[in-house]
Amino acid sequence: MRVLMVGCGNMGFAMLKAWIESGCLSPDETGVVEPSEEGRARVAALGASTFADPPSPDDFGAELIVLAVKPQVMADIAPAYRSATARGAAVLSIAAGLPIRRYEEIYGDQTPIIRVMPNTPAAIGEGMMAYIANDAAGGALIANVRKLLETNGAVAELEEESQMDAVTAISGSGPAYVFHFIEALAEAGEKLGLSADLAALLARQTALGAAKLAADGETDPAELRRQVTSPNGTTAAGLAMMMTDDRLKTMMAEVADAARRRSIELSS
Ligand SMILES: NC(=O)c1ccc[n+]([C@@H]2O[C@H](COP(=O)([O-])OP(=O)(O)OC[C@H]3O[C@@H](n4cnc5c(N)ncnc54)[C@H](O)[C@@H]3O)[C@@H](O)[C@H]2O)c1
Ligand code: PRO
Repeated sequence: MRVLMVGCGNMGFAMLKAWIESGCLSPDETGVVEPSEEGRARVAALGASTFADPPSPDDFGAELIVLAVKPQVMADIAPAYRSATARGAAVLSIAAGLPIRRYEEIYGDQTPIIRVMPNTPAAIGEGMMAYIANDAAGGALIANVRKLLETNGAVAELEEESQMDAVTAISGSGPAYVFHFIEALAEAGEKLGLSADLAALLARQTALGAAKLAADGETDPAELRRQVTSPNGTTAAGLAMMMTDDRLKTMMAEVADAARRRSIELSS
C-alpha cells in the first residue's frame, strides 16, 4: 500500500517509525508531506520520500493518505488531497476532535475514511490505537490499516464514533498524565532529600515496573496495589493521602472530563 503521510510531527513520526522499522511498510512506498526541514530530514533517514508541498497524484500515487496535522489547520490542508481520493485513495486521520463527517464533507462519503486515536508510545510498539471507519471503508482496507496499527501497539475497534472523545481523554492524552505523575513522584523524592538524578531514576523505574506488572490484565490493579500495602505500613500511610475521600479518583475524573470536553469543542 502506497502511504502518503501529511504532517509528520510528534504523533505522525511516532507511528511512521514503527510502520517502517517493523518492515510492515516499505520506505519505497512511503511519502511524507512536511513543511519543516528538520521534520523531513528525520523521515528521509528512515528512507521514505519527503515533500515540502503536496505531490501530485501522478508523482506519488497514494493509496492511503494519513492526515496527521493539527485539528485547527485540517480544514485548510486536507482539501489539497481531493485529487488523490478522487483516484481512489483512502483516508486515515489521527486528529483529535474532528469527526468522520468533516472528512466526508471534504472528500465525499464514498471515500473510505478511518479515524484513529493513537498515543505516543506507538513509537516503541506500546501505543493504544482505537479506530472507527465509515461505511465506505471495506474489509480489505481495514485489515491493511490494522496491520500497520498493530506495529504501534494494541488495537481496538470502537463500536460508535461518539466514544472517540472519551478515548481521546483517556488513552490519547493519557501518556501525558503518566509522565506528569513521574515528574511529580521524582519531585517528591527530591523534597525528601534525594538527589535529582536518583529521584528521577526511582520514579521512572517504579512507573515502568508497575506498568509491566499491570500490563497483562491477569491481576486486577487493585489487587496489585493490595500486594504492596502492608496493614498499617508505609504504603497505607501514603495511599491514605490519595484515597481518602477518593481524592485521586475525583481528580482523575475531572482531568478526563476536561480533556473530553476539549475534544468535543474541537469538533465544532
Ligand atoms: N501528540 C499526541 O500525543 C497525539 C495523540 C493523538 C492524536 N494526536 C493528533 O495528531 C495530530 C498531530 O499532532 P502532533 O502532536 O503530532 O502535532 P505536531 O505539531 O508535532 O505535528 C504536526 C505537523 O504538521 C506539520 N504541518 C503543518 N502544516 C502542514 C502542511 N500544510 N502540510 C503538511 N504538514 C504540515 C507541522 O510542521 C508538524 O510537523 C493532531 O491532529 C493531534 O490531535 C496527537
Ligand atoms: N494529544 C492531542 C491533544 O493534546 C490529542 C490527544 C493527545 O490535543
